[in-house]
Amino acid sequence: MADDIRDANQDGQASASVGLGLPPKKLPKGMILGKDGKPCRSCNSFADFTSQTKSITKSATGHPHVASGPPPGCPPDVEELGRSSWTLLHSITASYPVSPTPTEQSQVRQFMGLFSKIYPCWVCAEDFQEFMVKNKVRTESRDEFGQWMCEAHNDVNRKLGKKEFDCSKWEERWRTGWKDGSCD
Ligand SMILES: Cc1cc2nc3c(=O)[nH]c(=O)nc-3n(C[C@H](O)[C@H](O)[C@H](O)COP(=O)(O)OP(=O)(O)OC[C@H]3O[C@@H](n4cnc5c(N)ncnc54)[C@H](O)[C@@H]3O)c2cc1C
Repeated sequence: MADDIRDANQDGQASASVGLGLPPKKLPKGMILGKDGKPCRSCNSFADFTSQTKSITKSATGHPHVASGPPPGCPPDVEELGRSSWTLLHSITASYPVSPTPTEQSQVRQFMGLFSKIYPCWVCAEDFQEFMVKNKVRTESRDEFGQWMCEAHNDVNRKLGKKEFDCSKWEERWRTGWKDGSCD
């Protein structure tokens, strides 16, 4: 069961090789395992995923610093995947019709349902599915869909202790560009 995998390493003693007959390997506290029992790249930050020695690199001044994300050309961590995914999701709301047909509404509901099931960070996906059960996706218009997506994103922002976004500004951020002309 998913919770067993998520909770298995809360004391930092969990093993990536549980159930595989391999010697236990101590994982950093909070490391999330994939459903295959191995550390999950897309569920953890790059810093958590790699060992300290691997993620420490020399800066231009020669001082070591901890890399903030995966090197270019490497598989995404939870943050890079999240940023790219939100860009796609909000951009979909931005190009959604002002007055969608019943077919367009149905397609977008299907897409969101499938997206929430196949999102590669499985712990994120489970919480997102839960959000979608409590907050049915609103597809009646571009603005409703854009607002709903903004609220969904804010739900994750709250969970991660991030600042909430002002949803009255979703269209400026993702469709028209800011009123001050900084995107023109
Ligand atoms: C469905 C989903 C679920 C996720 N669940 C988790 C999780 O459980 N745990 C985890 O660690 N990470 C999760 N993430 C990733 C997380 O949301 C962030 O993407 C990641 O932490 C990187 O954050 P960021 O600060 O770079 O900006 P992001 O949150 O990725 O936001 C990108 C940009 O979107 C804009 N923005 C911010 N909030 C809103 C909003 N409410 N509406 C419109 N625009 C907005 C801002 O301009 C921001 O710079 C999830 C991502 C997705 C797509």
